[in-house]
Amino acid sequence: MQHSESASLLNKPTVRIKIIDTRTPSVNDPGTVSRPLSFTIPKWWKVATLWFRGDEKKKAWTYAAVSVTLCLLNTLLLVRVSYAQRMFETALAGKEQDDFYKGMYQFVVIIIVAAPLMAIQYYLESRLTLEWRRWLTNRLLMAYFSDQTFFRLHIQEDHQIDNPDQRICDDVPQYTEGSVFLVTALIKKLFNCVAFTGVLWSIEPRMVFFLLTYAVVGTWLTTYVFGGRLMQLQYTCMQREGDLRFEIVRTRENAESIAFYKGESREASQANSRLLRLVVTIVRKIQWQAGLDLWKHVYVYATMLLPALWMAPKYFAGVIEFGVITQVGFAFHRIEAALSVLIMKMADFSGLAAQTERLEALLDAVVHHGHEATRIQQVPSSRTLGLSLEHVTLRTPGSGHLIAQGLDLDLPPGKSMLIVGPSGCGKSSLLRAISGLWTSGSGIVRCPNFSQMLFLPQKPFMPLGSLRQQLLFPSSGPKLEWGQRHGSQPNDKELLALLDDVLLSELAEKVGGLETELEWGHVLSLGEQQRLAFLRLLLHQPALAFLDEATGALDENTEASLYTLLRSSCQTFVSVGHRMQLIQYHDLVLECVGKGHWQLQTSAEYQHRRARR
Ligand SMILES: Nc1ncnc2c1ncn2[C@@H]1O[C@H](COP(=O)(O)OP(=O)(O)OP(=O)(O)O)[C@@H](O)[C@H]1O
Repeated sequence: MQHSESASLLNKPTVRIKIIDTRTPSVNDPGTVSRPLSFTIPKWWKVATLWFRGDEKKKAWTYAAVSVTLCLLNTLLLVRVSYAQRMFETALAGKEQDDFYKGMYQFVVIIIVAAPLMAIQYYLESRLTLEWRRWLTNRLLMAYFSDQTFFRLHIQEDHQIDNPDQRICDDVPQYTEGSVFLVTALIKKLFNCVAFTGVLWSIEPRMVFFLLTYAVVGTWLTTYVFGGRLMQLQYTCMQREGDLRFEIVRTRENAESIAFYKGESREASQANSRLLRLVVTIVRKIQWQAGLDLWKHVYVYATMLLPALWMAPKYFAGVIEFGVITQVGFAFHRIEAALSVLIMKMADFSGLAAQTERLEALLDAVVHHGHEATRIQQVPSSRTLGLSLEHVTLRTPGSGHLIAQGLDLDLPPGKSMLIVGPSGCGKSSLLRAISGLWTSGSGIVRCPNFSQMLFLPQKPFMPLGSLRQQLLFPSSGPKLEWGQRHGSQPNDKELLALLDDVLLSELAEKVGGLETELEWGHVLSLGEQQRLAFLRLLLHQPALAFLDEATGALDENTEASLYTLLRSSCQTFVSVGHRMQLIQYHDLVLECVGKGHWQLQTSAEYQHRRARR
């Protein structure tokens, strides 16, 4: 029964799916730029050396040194294998029993030594990859969350950095894994090349020249024809994977709104279009990889019998022993594999190049602090308790739409101000500028230290965690880290009393206590979330509070009682709101009068003017 249900779900989509867009990438898409692979090497080096020059460089170099040593031992063992093989094959052909068993014995000894060495090498390379990944992910996360970079990337005008989450979670492990795999492969091949060139040179030097020419021409052709193209396709694939995942996450985040609008078929079409764009890119990648595979086989099989063909006349003339033919073949193919590493692993190299491009761009973006010629300057100070704006000109990011032109205002401590104006005139944007989120423009904002200010947006943020953690937010521990009550530890009684104050007296009991963990953003109504956010304000008692339509979802009576409470616990605050009843709780009104101009007046003046109008 279950099986047939799931089968029917797979066979019959319950929403009608219309394909919206299966465009091929635009020319501005960074993934469409096909570049030579060599272009990426300095970028790879830049990202790779971060760990090797950072605070864990000792650990990094130790892992790397041990791995390289093991690669060297591995190669030496292989050289020994080639001699042991030569010995027992010659003994076999000449029916010399003693030499045959001697060769066998050497072989067994080599295997006994090699087996644990290979296991240790695998373990060390895996640890090296993991440690590197941990360090790099941690650095990126720190940079992403510091200085509100996550917000800056989000509003970035040209949206250069697609899917930063995917870059951190997927590209970093693939980059470190790919780098360790390819670098150790290169080192092994280099050692093999040196060691077996010695062997081959001592027997047939002309064969070494032939191999060198063959590999150089082959590598150049492969890189020229396949390298850049495969890298570009890998890049686009990653981008498309991220876009598809983002669409599904976006649907989950907005599940209720989409369900109300019955917008599922549009969202499904959108997701399906993204899937199709991904599939189109993957098909192209498979086609190019198939071409590369064909070329690799031609390249390898063309020289398969060459060592035997080359050496056979000497063997028939009795100049060399039988075992020499096998040893030459062994050495020839080892050197060929070493010199052709770029050809054989072209798909891996191009994948690593794509991951490098994405990580390097992210690293650049997270350490980059905007290149506006002039910026609004933030001057937070523990001595400032009010707020002052000195000649602030503010523009929206990207479009540069003017929000405020040369705005001067002074909000002394103990005073409150209401920002009013038509929808879209820039009330919330002013708060964004004061908090330092938007910096496009000029002028100076003087305010208290950030730990003395609290911003309440219209849609409060509900972090994962218990009810207690919701109440204590933005403080993360049991002791308050923000506001006037910095360092104090509110007890349960106090928290329950505050819940009572914000008219959420039954909440703790209803959900099963302060330690209950729920998806708070989904289980609480917007009005309940706003009251809970108000509680945070009453609890922390910041020197300066900002409320951006923070009571917009509440009825007028509840709003009035919350503002009455606010006036008793927080002296200086700035609100954004549309309801006229808010005026009575504020001393000043900042009104948007259009074209970037704002007028500051007392509440009484504002009401008087409104009445006249
Ligand atoms: N991330 C953004 N990038 C560019 N422009 C933006 C961005 N966010 C908002 N804007 C624009 O800035 C202008 C001011 O927006 P803002 O949210 O400050 O208006 P508001 O006065 O608070 O509106 P409302 O009363 O409807 O909440 C609007 O024209 C809006 O389209």
